Amino acid sequence: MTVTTESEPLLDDGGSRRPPSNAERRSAAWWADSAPTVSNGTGYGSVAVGGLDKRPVGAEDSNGGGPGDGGGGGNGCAVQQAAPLLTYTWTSLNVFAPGARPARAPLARWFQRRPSAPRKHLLKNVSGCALPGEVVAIMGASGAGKTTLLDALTFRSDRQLTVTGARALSGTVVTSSRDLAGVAAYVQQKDLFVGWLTVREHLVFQALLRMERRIPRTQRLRRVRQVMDELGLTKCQDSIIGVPGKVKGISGGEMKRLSFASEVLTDPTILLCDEPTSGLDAYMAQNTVEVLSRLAKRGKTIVLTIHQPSSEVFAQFDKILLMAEGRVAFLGAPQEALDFFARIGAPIPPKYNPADFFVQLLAVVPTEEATSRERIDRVCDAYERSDTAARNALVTDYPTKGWPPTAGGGKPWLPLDASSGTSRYKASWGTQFCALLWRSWLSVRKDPLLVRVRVLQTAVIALLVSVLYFGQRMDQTGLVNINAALFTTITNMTFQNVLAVIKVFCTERAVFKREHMAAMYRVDAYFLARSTAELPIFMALPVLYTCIVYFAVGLNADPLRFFTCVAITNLIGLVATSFGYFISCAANNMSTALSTGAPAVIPLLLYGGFFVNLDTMPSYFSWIQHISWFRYGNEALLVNQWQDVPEISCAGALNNNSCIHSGHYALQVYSFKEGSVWSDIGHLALLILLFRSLALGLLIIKAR
Ligand SMILES: Nc1ncnc2c1ncn2[C@@H]1O[C@H](COP(=O)(O)OP(=O)(O)OP(=O)(O)O)[C@@H](O)[C@H]1O
Repeated sequence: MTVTTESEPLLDDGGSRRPPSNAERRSAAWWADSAPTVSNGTGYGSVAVGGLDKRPVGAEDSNGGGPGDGGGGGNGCAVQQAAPLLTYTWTSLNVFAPGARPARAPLARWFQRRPSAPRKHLLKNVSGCALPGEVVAIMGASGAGKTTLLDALTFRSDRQLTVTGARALSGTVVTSSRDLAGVAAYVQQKDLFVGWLTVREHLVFQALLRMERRIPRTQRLRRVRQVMDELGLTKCQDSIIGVPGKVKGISGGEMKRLSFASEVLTDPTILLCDEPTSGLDAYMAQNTVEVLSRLAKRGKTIVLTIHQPSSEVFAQFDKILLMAEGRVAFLGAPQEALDFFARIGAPIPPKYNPADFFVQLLAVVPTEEATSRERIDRVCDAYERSDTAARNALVTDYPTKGWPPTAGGGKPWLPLDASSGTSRYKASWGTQFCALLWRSWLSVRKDPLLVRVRVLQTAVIALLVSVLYFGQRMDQTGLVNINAALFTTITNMTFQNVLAVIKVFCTERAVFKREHMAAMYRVDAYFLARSTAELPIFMALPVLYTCIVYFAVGLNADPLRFFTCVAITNLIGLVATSFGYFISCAANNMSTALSTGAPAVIPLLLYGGFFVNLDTMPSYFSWIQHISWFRYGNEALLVNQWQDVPEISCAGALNNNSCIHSGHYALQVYSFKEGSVWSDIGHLALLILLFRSLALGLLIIKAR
């Protein structure tokens, strides 16, 4: 379609901005046009949500109900009864990005002063509001500033951006995401889950960590059932969510609804959603917006960004906020938008999807940038002068300028509950740990990569080593082969565990980051629970490996030596696992972790004492041997194997001089000390603590 607006007036919206009359100011019915009335479910009286809250403006003194009066309700959930209705306003939001600095020659970097790059103005005086009972859709062409605005509203703007302006909840200015934590939820564009859980398991986990401490477990489970019913998830409650590329789970639409379900469990008053329909087909998109509409009808304040909704989806919005080039082009009811654009000379052609029309009208066409920008400015200027903008300003200016005295002196909305958002975590440390342990255990148990594949992998490698070194005798050849078999054990334990940890831990990192940011749990609770859940499998595999290899190779027949060997391989496996955690936490993503993990192991491996005698290694690298589990593991295994072996046959030796004729002599060749098994075991235990502490420290730093 060609938008024939350039030649049109596109200026006059029927008069300059007219200050609203006192009667208008008092009238909550302004908003009733654009916001549906919600049922009296929360005990605030029976005024339409079209008013700023459920009480009429100026009714503060009438004591007509409040959060504590407990009236209404009827949904059987204490969480819902306590939820107030909140209006979210944002006033004169400006967002600046540092300007890109011109590239300079390397030497010029030292001698020239850095030119001050002009800042990029991403959001320009953006004001708006979302009232209880409304679905407010932020729309605009690509690059219009939708995501920048939503990020600013959720206090998740990029660190390098400067954000100015006020954001307020029912008139109380909020300054950080912590202020929003108790009342607002953010549904992000990308659905992130631990895919091995079922829908129900996921929601139970969320309920355990997101709902208030005082709420008993039975009530949490009831709430999970209720939310599943509300969002149509009951029929797939026992289906696995799914892991992309590994296991097919629930559909995209169900996943999106599960994202909503996770957020609405706590009955947040405000729901902010980034592109909730992206990646969904038309039916699913409509279905998703219907869900949001239903939530709004229950008194929620809903703000979402959307790129180009279909007519059906568009029809479900109560208010639209059109963005163009970082400015507000319109904020109001969809019908008002149609009137506004008709008034300024850009009427919507009949049978045309209004959303498509607005987006095209307000887009910067690459070949006509100047004309497009001029058109956008004219629309935005016309909106700023419009009655609609003046009415909106009364609400959006309140937090900074105060409510106009003519409004009757009363506050137009309920004050924020002072306690909301003060506590960062809803659950105690113990509850966090138990819930995380439960979830981690479920995913460890269900993930075939972690259990079945690894058991198979261990058994196959153990059999291979067994075949290769089968039935060694106590002679010179047997000595070399046994030592090689023991070192192969350490190498296998190391690479298998380091890679397994990196793959699993890094995969879950995005989920961890999101959930930790949503203040669901502390980093230490997560780390301890995750590593504890994996402990049984990481301890069982070395036992399996040793049981196969030990007897097949014909190692020391003393039962005590066998159990000591099992304990040592177990410790080696755990050090490697801890090193895997350390690398995973140090790297920013899985590919970096995988590409640095293996090379980082090599120096430690060289200091294992197998390939070269430790006494001949360069002294300036000697510190490496103190953190090499290869060294402690190799020494412990060899001492355990050879100590007290009185005689080794010289068969296979080149001559009598090269014959290693006793266990004592065999250990001397490697510079290993007899009786050092316990000190090596102690060192291995210390390395486990060291690498895990470093990993936890790094995770805490990165989580900030
Ligand atoms: N951190 C940043 N630094 C510099 N410019 C940025 C930054 N973030 C966003 N921008 C710019 O701000 C403008 C608005 O970006 P934003 O992502 O908000 O657009 P959008 O409306 O969400 O677009 P889309 O629908 O394509 O996601 C774009 O021109 C973008 O390049």
